[in-house]
Parts: sequence; C-alpha cells; structure tokens
Amino acid sequence: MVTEIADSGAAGTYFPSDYIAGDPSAVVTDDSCALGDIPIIDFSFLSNGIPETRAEIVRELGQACEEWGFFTVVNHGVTEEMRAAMMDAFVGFFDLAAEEKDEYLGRRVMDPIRMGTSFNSTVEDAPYWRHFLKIWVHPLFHSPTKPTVFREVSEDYAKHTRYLAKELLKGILDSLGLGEKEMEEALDLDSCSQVLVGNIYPPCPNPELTWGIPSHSDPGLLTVLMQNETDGLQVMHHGKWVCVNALPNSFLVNLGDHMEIVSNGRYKSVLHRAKVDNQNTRISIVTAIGPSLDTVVVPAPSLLQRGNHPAAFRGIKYGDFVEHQQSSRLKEKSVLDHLRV
Ligand SMILES: O=C(O)CCC(=O)C(=O)O
Ligand SMILES: [Fe+2]
Repeated sequence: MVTEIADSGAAGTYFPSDYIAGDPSAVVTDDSCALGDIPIIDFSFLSNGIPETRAEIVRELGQACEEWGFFTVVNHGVTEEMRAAMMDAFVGFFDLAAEEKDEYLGRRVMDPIRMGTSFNSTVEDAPYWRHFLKIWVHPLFHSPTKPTVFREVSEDYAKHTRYLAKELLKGILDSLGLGEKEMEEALDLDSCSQVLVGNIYPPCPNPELTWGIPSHSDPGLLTVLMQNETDGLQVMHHGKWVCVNALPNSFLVNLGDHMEIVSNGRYKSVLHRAKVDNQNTRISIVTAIGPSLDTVVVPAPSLLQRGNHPAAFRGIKYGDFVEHQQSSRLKEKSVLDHLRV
C-alpha cells in the first residue's frame, strides 16, 4: 500500500521521523487559507465546433488566465476509467520492491525517467514530504518497464491529456489575439515536450513543519493536474494563498513561466504549493506541456507591436530553462526572474 511509504521509504529514501525543517521558509506559519472561487472551464464548449460557444469559452479562458493563471476544467473527455487506471499504475510503481524501481533513483535532472524524494535533495537542507516519478513522454515516449500495465496506460493518458492541453493552449493564445500561424511559429506545438509526474505525499506526523512541495511556478506553458480525494494544493491569488478543493472528475490547470514569457507578462504563471496531511496519503498526477527543448520562446511579436510595448523577457532555450529550474532549490519564480529585462 502507498500508505506504507512513510515508514518503508519505499521510493528509496527514508523521511526522518523527528522532522525538523532545515529551511525556515518551509514552516507553515500562515495557514489561514481561504477557499477560492476558482474559474471553471467547460471544455466541451471549446471543442464542439460551434464558433459562438467557442468564442465565449475563449473569453472565459482569457479572463481566468488574466485574473488567476489557474482554473478547473470539466467535461474534458478523459474518462474516469482512464484517470483511475493512471492513478493505479503510479501506485503500482511506487509499491514495487526497491530493487525493481531503484534504477530510476537519483538520476540526472534531464534523464527521461527519474525517481526521487523532495524536489532536488542535492541542493536542499531538508527534504520536502514528497516522492515523485517523473517521465518524459513526448516527443519521445518513455515508460518504466514495471508494472507491466504502466506503458500502455501512460501512453494513452499522455495522448489524451496532451490533446486537452493543446486545445486549451490554442484557446488561450486565441484570447490574446494570436493567429494560428504566429502560435505555430512561436511555440511549434506539434513537437511540444510533455512530462508526466506522479507525486505521492505520505501522511506526515508534523504537517506544520514542512511542505509537500513549496511555493513555485512551473517552467512550461500549461500544467494539467489530477489528484486522489485528498486536497492540499494552494494557489496564490492577489497576494493571498487560496486552498483548492478539486471538483470530482475535474482537472486543475495552471499557467507556467513560458506562458508568461510568450504573453509578455499579461498571463502570469501562478505560484502554487502543496500541503501535506497527517492522516491521508495525497497523490497528484501532473502532466506539463512546454515547447520543444530546443525552442527559444520570446514575447509574441504581434503583442509587442499592437501595444507598442517593449519586450519584458529575454528568451532562452527551453531545455536550458528546465535544467536550471530542476537543478536549483525550488523557490518561487527565481528562474523566470533571471529573464526579466
Ligand atoms: O501535488 C500538487 O498538487 C502540486 C504538484 C506540483 O506543483 C508539481 O509537481 O509541480
Ligand atoms: Fe508545480
């Protein structure tokens, strides 16, 4: 069972039972997190081919991106069965005996399959309460060999969530007034990169002393998240942390740093973090879409021309951005901040 992870150190590293946060910013000092009125996007209206309803959803998407950088997606077309199968496959992986999965432990940050504890334990004073398995699934598809169902399930799940994310991205770029040609030139979505991450946050005896994952933004364009029944995600909204209670069978979507770059700062990546629970194991499955690793994303030229705005960001190869983010301590928007002009 995954709940045994805290005791067994099943992902390869033991958590200290007398956990003391080595990073003072890890301590949960402000837990007064309100429940937010998070925008809800009905995906079926974006993809049903009726221009009027699509235009309405594009407007709603634009508003959600401008106001929150975060929204819930319902009627997304990914079946309950597929979601459950993906959840089971990750749990099956974490439940493997150490010798069946430890080959993925402690690999280099850009390796196609990497398992670990915390975020990047080589640069942290104290671990965050999280085990993860991170897999690059597009343009090249990778999968652990065990459990045997993992390959088929993850290929299917990656394909469906990639379609969902790309359609949402097109809607979002549409809301900025970018035409299809400019979108293609800017982001080359056919060769987009996609990672699939399974996060397991075992019950923590002192949830006030650490985070599952601390405040950060994601590097890519768009992140699509599903979770088990245990909430814990918080997002920053107008300077305050908001607790996210996920609707059943929904996806939670957040904008990443490269959306902030391509939109020249109009749609900001959202800071988020995950709390741990002292009773329940939380599982989240994240799939993040970015440009291809060779692409250098810059603010869209038509946005600069239209508003006569100077570019707010320099470009950098996406692969270099991700490598830098994964090799550093996870701290808010520190990597994106380097690119501000
Ligand atoms: O588990 C969560 O809710 C958030 C995970 C996350 O932010 C990430 O993997 O980047
Ligand atoms: Fe994240």
